Amino acid sequence: MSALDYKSAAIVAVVYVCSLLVFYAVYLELFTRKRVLKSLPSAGFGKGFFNWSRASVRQVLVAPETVEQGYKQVGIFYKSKHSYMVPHSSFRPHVMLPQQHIRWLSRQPESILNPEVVRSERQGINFFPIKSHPKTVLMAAHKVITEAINQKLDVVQLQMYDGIRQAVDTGLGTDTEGVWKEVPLVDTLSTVLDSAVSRAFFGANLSRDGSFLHILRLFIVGGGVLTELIGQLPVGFLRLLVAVPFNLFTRATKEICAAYYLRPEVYKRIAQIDSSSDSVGEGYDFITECIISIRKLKFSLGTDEVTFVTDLLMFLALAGVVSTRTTTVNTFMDILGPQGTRQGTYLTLRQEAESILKSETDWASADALKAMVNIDSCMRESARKNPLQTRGLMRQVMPKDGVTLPDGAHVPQGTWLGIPVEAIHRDENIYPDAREFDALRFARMRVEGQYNKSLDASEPSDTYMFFSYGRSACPGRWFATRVMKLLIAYVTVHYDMKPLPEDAERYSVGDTKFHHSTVKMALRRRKLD
Ligand code: HEM
Repeated sequence: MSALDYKSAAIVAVVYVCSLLVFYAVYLELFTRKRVLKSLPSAGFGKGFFNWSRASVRQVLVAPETVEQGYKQVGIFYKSKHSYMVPHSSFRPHVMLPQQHIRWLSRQPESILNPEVVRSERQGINFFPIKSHPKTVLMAAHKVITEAINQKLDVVQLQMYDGIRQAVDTGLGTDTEGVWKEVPLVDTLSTVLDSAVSRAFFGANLSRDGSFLHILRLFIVGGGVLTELIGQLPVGFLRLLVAVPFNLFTRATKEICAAYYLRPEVYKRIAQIDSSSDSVGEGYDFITECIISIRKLKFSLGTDEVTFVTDLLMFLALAGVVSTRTTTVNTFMDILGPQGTRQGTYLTLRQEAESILKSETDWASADALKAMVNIDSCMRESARKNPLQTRGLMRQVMPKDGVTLPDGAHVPQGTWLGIPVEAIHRDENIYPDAREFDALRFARMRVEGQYNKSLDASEPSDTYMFFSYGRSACPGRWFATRVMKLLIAYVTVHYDMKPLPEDAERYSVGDTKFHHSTVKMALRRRKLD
């Protein structure tokens, strides 16, 4: 090709790409414009040239602020019982329902308001590399957690404690020479949590295998991007462009985890179960529970048993490990931060744990955990203050004629509805001094001597939706809160920790929250009798 031909080819390519981009930009602008309901109050949409698109792009940086701004405006002008519209970085605007209509929303059948359709798009489930249908895996996950794992939490608490003790001792050290050491807070707690949770998920052997944990972490990063970020990218070709490499990365890490570590373990367990060997499980973990549970399922798995169990375990790890890790890191940041320190939180929690957990058998007692209402309150307060989602309970309107909301507003088929979770958690009318971390807020709400389950960190309400709400509520929440409670008790009893000099920074990209990962924590092991 001559030099002129190259130049012409380059010009054609540039013109082609530019036209594609212009078409894509116009498509996105029209996509949003068509879905904005002018009859509803709104927040975050400006005026002028390409205003719908500009509003959507801005949401990458200001999504929580926009949702809260709408919540407050509607609260002032409509006495807060009205729905409102906000833009979203995906270019698909959302209708936010007021706090008073959460119950209504959560009770609608799937034929009216459907969470599945939203999940496949918003959480990138379509790009997630599993061999069976995602809905089958989700149904099986629900069954395993609710009918097997949750039923046995009391029985296996000792094994959970044992896993946590080993993970903390290894991660934070057991040297009692009285020397303070400084470690990165996020990385250290994440490693401890990953190991403790993996013990319950994958058994003692795999949870001690450094290379397995490393690959699992990579899988969780890839899977996290697919489920958290992809659905927040603009609809259409940009999303596809980013999703494909992450799908390949997640697929590769999943195949390595499965082929070299999980499948051999699953085969071993199946052989043990089939031969009714006494050594099944060698203690408690999800592998054996998954195999036993899926054999009772009444629907087709869509693939062979070993592949299904492996997919299910990887899916559970993705759903459970990161969220438990992030929530624990947030709680420690609050306990050690300036507000937690002013309230003497660390010592209060230690005193409570020491007064209740007096012997090794107490660590295995479900009643002992229930009695630790201060630790529970601290966890619920941190979860209230730092929800992992800006909005939740997202649903798509299904009927052809649309749906009339309880406030009388009519929304057409295809509209996405949800709840402004973070704004509700920060509503001063519901939680006085809502922006503050008040560690014992929920402990004070309890009547002394009476156990009130509804105030537990694991119990959602229409003003506390950290684990979502109603039928959508997280089935793994009792497992997660038990792990966290044991871990906080173990750490406060066995380690001194210095306060953090300032609040650890958290920031959000779209609806997703991140920590500032460079924060250091100073700790030393205590000498206990
Ligand atoms: C602190 C830790 C956790 C948090 C904050 C959390 C939060 C949530 C939330 C908000 C949902 C609803 C998502 C939606 O509606 O789109 C959910 C669903 C789910 N969670 Fe968790 N979760 C945690 C731990 C776990 C653990 C440890 C497991 C597994 C043992 C788990 C398994 C699941 C599953 C399978 C679902 C899907 C349920 C369904 O949609 O039917 N989660 N979680």
